[in-house]
Amino acid sequence: MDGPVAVVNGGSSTVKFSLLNGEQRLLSALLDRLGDKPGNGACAHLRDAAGTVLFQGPIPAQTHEEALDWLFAWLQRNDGGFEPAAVGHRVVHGGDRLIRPVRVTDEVIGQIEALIPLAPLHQPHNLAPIRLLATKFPDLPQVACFDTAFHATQSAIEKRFALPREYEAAGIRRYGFHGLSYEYIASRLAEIDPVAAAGRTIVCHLGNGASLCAMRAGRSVATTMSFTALDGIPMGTRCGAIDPGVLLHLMDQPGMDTRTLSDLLYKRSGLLGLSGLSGDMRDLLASARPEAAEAVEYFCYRIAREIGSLSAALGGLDALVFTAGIGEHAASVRARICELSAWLGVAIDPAANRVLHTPESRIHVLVVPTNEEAMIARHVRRTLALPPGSPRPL
Ligand SMILES: Nc1ncnc2c1ncn2[C@@H]1O[C@H](COP(=O)(O)OP(=O)(O)O)[C@@H](O)[C@H]1O
Ligand SMILES: CC(=O)OP(=O)(O)O
Ligand SMILES: [Mg+2]
Repeated sequence: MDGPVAVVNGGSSTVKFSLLNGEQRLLSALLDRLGDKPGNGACAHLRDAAGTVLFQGPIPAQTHEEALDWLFAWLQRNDGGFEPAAVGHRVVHGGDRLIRPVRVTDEVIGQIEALIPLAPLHQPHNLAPIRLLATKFPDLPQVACFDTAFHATQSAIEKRFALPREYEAAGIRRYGFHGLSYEYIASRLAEIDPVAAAGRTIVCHLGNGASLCAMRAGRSVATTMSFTALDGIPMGTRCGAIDPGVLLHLMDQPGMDTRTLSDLLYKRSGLLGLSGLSGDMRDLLASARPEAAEAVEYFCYRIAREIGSLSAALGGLDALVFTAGIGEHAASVRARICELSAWLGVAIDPAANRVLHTPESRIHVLVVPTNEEAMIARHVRRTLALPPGSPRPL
């Protein structure tokens, strides 16, 4: 069984799809604006290995399944079909039992489905392409890789909420997410910076969804997201940590139902809610409106506070790593977070863009681009004992 590995990374409103030979991306597709209000219109963006745009524009689809159907038909027409050796999927929630990548079977599908209530905005969209491919290509091996799995190394005390014990037994505890990104970063640190690889390191995954992970020697010790991908720092449209009393009040006083509350917390809060302008950091940094600057300052401040908290969990700090859309590209955001963390001994050269720390800095500060798709492809090949493909990293 040789050939490329296909990777499907289903988000709440997007599907990211790649065909990888080893770690070389032969084709990548972004299927965007899925599940939006009718009329908003899904669109697709396809690129080849050289980055040349193969397709860009609206597609006749509304749901994740329809968009993937469109993609497979496109591949059939333009790329000689869809014949990967195997497919890997990012699945956001693995719960207590799915703590390593597994080959998809009916039983695994059932276990993933049972976790939908714990990740309502992500899990159904991870399951849909698994089901679709199982029906369309019944002989194609599929591997599910879990965002929560990387955090399985955390201590029992770290994973616990202060609720009566029976709730923990029912699975209500801290899980943590973005694990495939953290695992990829941990694997790269060994090549990039021995101090960050072996020491006490905080990785800031700052994308549209955002979290921080405290690692000791590349293993997760603590993270800001917990039971759901709402907790922790503010995000593009999610509020981050909030006093649960606020939720009780909103349910009680204006009588908000859970659907409206969920919409408020997941889709109308964070940078979007604070700025009243956009949840996209690019828009905020380009805006002259004071609300935009305030939202950015709030984002940096909350992250700096979490860096303090995670440093306590680690018993000190050796390295800070920035990754994902904002972490990789927004130099002014990184600089402000580092400025607020100066008390820890962080000092950077704001003009640098890979190794940021100055010779005087007590903390190493790095930018490491993440690649969840490459991590998933590695897991697929390991799980199915496929040949490694081209070892060339991206
Ligand atoms: N050049 C840039 N400058 C500042 N922010 C950026 C830039 N590019 C992307 N971003 C931010 O990164 C986010 C996307 O991050 P990414 O990690 O790709 O997202 P996702 O969470 O969808 O996987 C955007 O919503 C935007 O806020
Ligand atoms: C878990 C999570 O928040 O994922 P994303 O950043 O893709 O929304
Ligand atoms: Mg992401």
